[in-house]
Amino acid sequence: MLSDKIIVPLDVPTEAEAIALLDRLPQVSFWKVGLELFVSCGSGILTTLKQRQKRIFLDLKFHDIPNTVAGACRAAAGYGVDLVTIHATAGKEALSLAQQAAQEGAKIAGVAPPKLIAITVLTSLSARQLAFELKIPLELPEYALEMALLAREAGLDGAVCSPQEVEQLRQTCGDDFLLVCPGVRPSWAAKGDQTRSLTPAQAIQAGADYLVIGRPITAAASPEEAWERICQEIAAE
Ligand SMILES: O=c1ccn([C@@H]2O[C@H](COP(=O)(O)O)[C@@H](O)[C@H]2O)c(=O)[nH]1
Repeated sequence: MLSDKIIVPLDVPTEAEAIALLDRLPQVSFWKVGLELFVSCGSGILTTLKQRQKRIFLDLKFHDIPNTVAGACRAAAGYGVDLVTIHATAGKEALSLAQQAAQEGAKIAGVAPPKLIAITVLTSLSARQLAFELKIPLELPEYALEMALLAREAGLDGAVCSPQEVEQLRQTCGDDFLLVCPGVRPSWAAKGDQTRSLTPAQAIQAGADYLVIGRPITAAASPEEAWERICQEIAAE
């Protein structure tokens, strides 16, 4: 089902608000737990999601020295989640050790290992910021591709990229490399802090495996209607 390709982030500050969203949108099969909720409430929400047989994207975007990210990925894998993120800019050694540690953590916990995916370039960053604030001398699409290739060389399962880069990453990294796209915006939704967006239908056509769509659904007057509208728009293409 195309709707299973949509991951909805639980970007709320309390467990009660997260559970209210789960109750309101039982049709959503894949949820994302990110920094705000995990730092506020801890891992209890992961248990709740598993009890409801939901798939889980644990998006904590690890970025540290190799030994530390490996330890974090070992622990994250133990929760039995489906996807875990690390920044590609942690470097090849960190990525490779993190991947090994995720496999070990899952084995120790007796759960299936998560797919470890690397953040290439945050979807909020513009080409201008990359060049003038971060002083990256490559064009943004080229840099995103280099980060994805680094992740692939290190043995990771995939990458997080904006929908505007996904076609090129798909062509170069192949069909087996998982590509997850946040920064997706229906034509009728506000972009907010996302600078490199496409619509859900465009992102899927360009080769995304999964779309992360948050505020257009969760901040809508009717999240149910927003979800339905997005599903219809994807199906119509
Ligand atoms: O490059 C990235 C990586 C992660 N995210 C996360 O996705 C969602 C997007 O939410 P919206 O409300 O649809 O903007 C959010 O949880 C981010 O932490 C991202 O946007 N870009």
